[in-house]
Parts: sequence; C-alpha cells; structure tokens
Amino acid sequence: GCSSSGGSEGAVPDWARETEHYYLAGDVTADNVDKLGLAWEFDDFVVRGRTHRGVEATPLVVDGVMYLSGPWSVVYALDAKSGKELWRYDPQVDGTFARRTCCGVVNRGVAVESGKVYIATLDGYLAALDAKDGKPLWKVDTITDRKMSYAITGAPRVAGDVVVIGNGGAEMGVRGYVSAYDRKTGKLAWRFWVVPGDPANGDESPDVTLARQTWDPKSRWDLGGGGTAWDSIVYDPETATVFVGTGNGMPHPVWVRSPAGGDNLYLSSIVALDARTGRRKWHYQTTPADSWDFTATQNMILTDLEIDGKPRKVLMQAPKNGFFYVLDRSTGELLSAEKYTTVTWADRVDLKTGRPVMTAQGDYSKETKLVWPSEAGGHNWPPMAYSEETGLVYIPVLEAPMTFAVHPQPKRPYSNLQSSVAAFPAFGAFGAHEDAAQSKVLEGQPKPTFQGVLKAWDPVAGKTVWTSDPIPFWSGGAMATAGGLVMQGTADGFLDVYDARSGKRLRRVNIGTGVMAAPMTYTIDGVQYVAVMAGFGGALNVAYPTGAVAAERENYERLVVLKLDGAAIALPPERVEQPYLPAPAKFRGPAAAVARGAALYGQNCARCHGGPTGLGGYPNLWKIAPEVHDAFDQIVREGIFADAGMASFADVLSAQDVKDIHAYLAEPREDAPQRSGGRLH
Ligand SMILES: O=C(O)c1cc(C(=O)O)c2c(n1)C(=O)C(=O)c1cc(C(=O)O)[nH]c1-2
Ligand SMILES: [Ca+2]
Repeated sequence: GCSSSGGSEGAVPDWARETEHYYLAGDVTADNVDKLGLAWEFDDFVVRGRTHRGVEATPLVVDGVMYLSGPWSVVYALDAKSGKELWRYDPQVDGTFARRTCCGVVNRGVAVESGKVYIATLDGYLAALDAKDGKPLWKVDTITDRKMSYAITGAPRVAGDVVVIGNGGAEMGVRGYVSAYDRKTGKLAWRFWVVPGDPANGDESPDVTLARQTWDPKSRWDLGGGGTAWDSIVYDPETATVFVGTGNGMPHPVWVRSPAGGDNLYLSSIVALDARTGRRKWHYQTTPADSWDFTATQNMILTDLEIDGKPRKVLMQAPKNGFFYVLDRSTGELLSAEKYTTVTWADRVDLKTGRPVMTAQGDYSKETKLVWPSEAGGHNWPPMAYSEETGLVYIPVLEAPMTFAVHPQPKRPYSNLQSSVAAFPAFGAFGAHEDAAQSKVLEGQPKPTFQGVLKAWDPVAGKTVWTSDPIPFWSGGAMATAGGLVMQGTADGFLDVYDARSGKRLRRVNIGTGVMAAPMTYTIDGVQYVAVMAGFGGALNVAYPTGAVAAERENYERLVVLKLDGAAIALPPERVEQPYLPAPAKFRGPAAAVARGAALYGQNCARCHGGPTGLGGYPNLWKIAPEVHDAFDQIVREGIFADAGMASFADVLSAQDVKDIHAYLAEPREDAPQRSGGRLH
C-alpha cells in the first residue's frame, strides 16, 4: 500500500490503500448489494446554533474508532460499530472567516497517526488532539498575515516527523504556502511558498527565486498572487517526499495578474518537496499562466503501474483543467496527459515539452468566451478512486462549460468573481454576467450541459472505459472496493453502486440527502460497514438547482453507515415553503437608492445569498422576518450574526450603502421568491 491522498485522510490504515480510495473490505459484492441497509446514523452536527453547511470529509477508522470532521472544523470521534459519540472537539472557529472563503465553511477531514488526531481549522489553526479524549495537545497559528483572507478547508497530512497543511483564499487575495510542523511539539519545521511575494521583501528560498523568473516584476503583488494548496497533500514514505497540489492565480486572468506574462510558477502545479526540508525536488505545472481557476489541488493517487513494459511508481491526477496526468513520481517526468472530459482551452499536451497546446477559444482577454471545463473544473475536490483489481481510475467528472469575461479594475477587498465573471449557460445566468451576446458566445461550441458523470478511466491507455448515466448537477467523491464495486454519492440523494468492471449500476441506495463526500468502508467483527457523509453545500451552497434533493428535502449534515441486512433508511423531511414576506414599508426608498442598492447587493451579498428567487443554504433575504429587518444595519455593519458566519461588512459598506441595499430588498416584487432559503436554528 501507499501513503495517503486527496483531501480527507492522513493515517495509513491497513484496511485501505489510502491515496487510492481503494478499500480491502470485499464482503459486499454485486451478488448481495441489494441487501445493504442502515447500520446506524449520526446527525448531531450543529454546534452553538450555527446553520447547516456542506459536508466534505471522508471518515477514517482506526482501532474501532471513527474520526471525522464537519462544517466549522469540528472533529467527532464515534464508536465505529455502534455510532455512539465518544468525544467531540469544537475549535470555536471565528465565524467571520466564513467571509474569507470562496466556497463555504467546509472541512475535508482529519489525519490520524500514533494516537493523535490532527485538524486544521477554518480560521487557520492546526491542532493535535489526543485520540483518546479529543483534548488538544498543541495548537499553532498557521497564518502568516491575518489581514489577508486566508482560511483552511483542507485536511492536514502526516509526512514522517511532520504534519503538513496549506490554506485557501486565492479567490480573495492571498499568497499561497504550505507549512510543516513537528508532529510531537507543533514547532514549525519548514514553509514552502508557492508563489513569489513582493520583490521588495526578498525571496525566502531558492525555490521562490526560481519561480520569480516566471513572473512580471510588476505583478499585482498587493493581491497575493494565489497558488493556494487548499486540498491535496500526499506523502510517499519510501522517498520521504511530500506532493502538494497547488491552486489558481490571483487575480484569475494572467494579463491582469502579471501583465507581461510568464508561466507564473508554481501556480496550478504538482510540487514534490523533501519532507525533511521543504525544498523542491521537482515540479510539474499543469496549466502555465492559469487564467481559468484551473487548480491542480485535486486528489493525487500514488500507485505502481506498468507502462511500456516497465514498472513505474506513478502519481496520477485529474486537475480542473480536463487532462488526466500520469507522472513518474520519482522524477516528475510526464508519462501521459489525455482529456478525460470536454476541453476547449487546449488541444492537447505536448509530451516533449510537457506544455498544453492552447487554443484561441481559451483566450478571453479581448472578448467573452465559452470555455470547457468551467471554473468548477472537469473534476473538483471530490476524490477519484483507483481499483487495484480493475486497474481503472473512477473520476467524478463535471460536464459544464462557463463563459469567462473580464472585469477591468481589481482592487482590495477583492474577489476573483469580479475579474473572470462566471456564467454557466446550462445552469442559467449565474452571478452578474447576463450577456446580450450570450448566443454569439455559444455559437460553434459544443452544446452546454451542467451535469456530472462517473467515468472509469484506463490510466495506462489514457482512455475512458465506461461512463455512467448523467448525474444531476454534480459528481460526488468515489471509492473502489475489493468486492469489485465502485460507490459514489449524488446530488439527488443517492449512494450509487456500480460494478467496477462493467459500469453497470447495481443499486441506488436512497439517502435523501445530497452527497458530495467520498464514501469509505471498513470491517469490524466480521461485518463490513459502508460509511458516507451526506450534506449538500460547499461551492454549491449559494444555489440549489432543480434536481438536487437539497431543493426538495431539508438539507442537514448526516453520517450514514450501512451494512448487509441493515434497516430502512429514514429520509429527511420535505422542505416547507415559506411565504414571501414583503418588508415593512419604512425600509423602502426612492428608485435611485433601489438601483444603487441592487448594484451593491450584487457585489457584496449575492455571492452567498443569491438572487430573489434563489434557493440555497444561506438565508434568502427576501424572506427575512420583521425583527431581522429591524436589526439589518446591526447585522451588516456591526456583525451581530458573525458567529453564525455573517461577518460585519463595515469595512466596505457605509450606513448609506446598507440603507440602499435594504431599500432594494424592500421593493415589492412580482417574482416573489418561490421557496425558502437556508434556515436559522
Ligand atoms: O483557490 C482557492 O484558494 C480555493 C479554495 C477553495 C476552498 O478552500 O474550499 C476552493 C477553490 N479555490 C475552488 O476553486 C473551488 O472550486 C472550490 C470548491 C470548493 C468546495 O469546497 O466545494 N472549495 C473550493
Ligand atoms: Ca480557486
């Protein structure tokens, strides 16, 4: 077995090939999968009155105890046989950090090693807990500059004597890095900066100096450059190498970020680091000069493959940009790069140079373009899996293009959504970009879709072997088992079970809650259990689409554990529609104020709260109660709901601004919202 993979794990259990999301439990097979039923469920995730949020972690089971994390970086330890809670650790995350995330207050899991559980918190701390009782043994601040919008959603990774963690925030304006801490003491061992900083401050290492040669000296250093390692960090103990997947640039368009151009290393790259020193061994950049949020933070699988008759120790990744990469992980040599989904920004990857051959279609510097894949990627953070039995990789693929357009004047505080304005044509206009020229933009391009599929991919041949039927809207994390099965949760609330070889869908287990996280499986006392965390949200918390079960049933965090001959699974209650509540007339304003408020709402509020008819995980502001209207200014400028995730916006909104936003919300509407938004407890 190998070390450890994408996002959500960190220990090296003997029941799983960790980076592969391949599990050795094999009692559940095609012959008996129809008997899978409920073993137990745990749904007590809400801490201190905070609202329901997306769930993204893969649980870990060590010595009969299941360790997992939920929203707001809370850690839970449960008896893996009965589901009984043994302890929980609430790091009391600073609620204002919700504003610093692009995609919600999610957490992708813990690492477990030698009696310690490691958790990285949304507000930037790394803690080591005693696995017995959850008591913190040490806790360190990993953030170098708290004025920047850093936040952590990813899982830490144990790498020999250190534990490694990155951070997120490239959409908000940060400079990405990973830090390694001594496992026993929490002392900082090393730090690797993904992109150079302001040249006035000098370079931290020769690796930064090398990267600097690929940046315009007049880059937007004030905005941080991006390159955040927000998800996948894996470790190869054989060579003491840490592999880090790095994120997109900040601002998104390279011609704004680094006007004279250049590859902008180490953006959207796989970087191999010496676990003892943090120095770079090699790097491979998947998307030079990335302008599309094509992060390479997706999960990395370490395994052995036979290629051209030679055994190779490989690293495999399907980053957002739509190409599936196989690298020799000892040298960084590119072995293959083939399209695993529709790709229009590049024709192919030249194996000699390792570089993509770009198309005119990918260049949106002069005019709005439709580009495949979208900013959400051909594959996002939900882990792909590799079956040692079939030799196939199972990729949760997203099939959606996006129109990209440029906003000319980035300034702090800043969101990349202002520079490469997003519109998903097949989902409906999304955000501010509703272009009259949309039809022209779509002309001559593949017909837009907005769906997921599960693809079985032959990494040696570089080819798709089978593709599932379309899955509404999203594609959850995958797992492969020694029982010849592949399982994947869906946005419409099922755990789908496939025959790993043929792709035949054997079973849809109705969970009734949208699943994004990867399932896992383990055996205790001869019984195989299948565990999956359910709960829709993350980047999708802003708008639940038609077809997502979150639009039909109450969406809350659940851990559902199944076994053969288990019981029936109870579905969450159906959503109760709340009536449109016109705001008290005293908050209305003149037409000019309403228009101004609408623009300010679009810039500051819509990213979470969506539009008037929208339905998502955050409160719909057209449905707030009279007492919430009365407290509107205190909420927006004083931050009285900060603990629940609604930080103060006093730094960007004046009293008049808030009054105008309120006037916009108070306008009676013909298109009264049809459904309720997220609810407060
Ligand atoms: O560039 C970044 O720093 C960053 C961070 C994160 C994050 O921390 O969740 C996401 C992304 N980017 C991103 O591009 C993205 O598509 C995304 C989806 C999600 C999610 O949890 O659903 N997070 C993130
Ligand atoms: Ca990003």
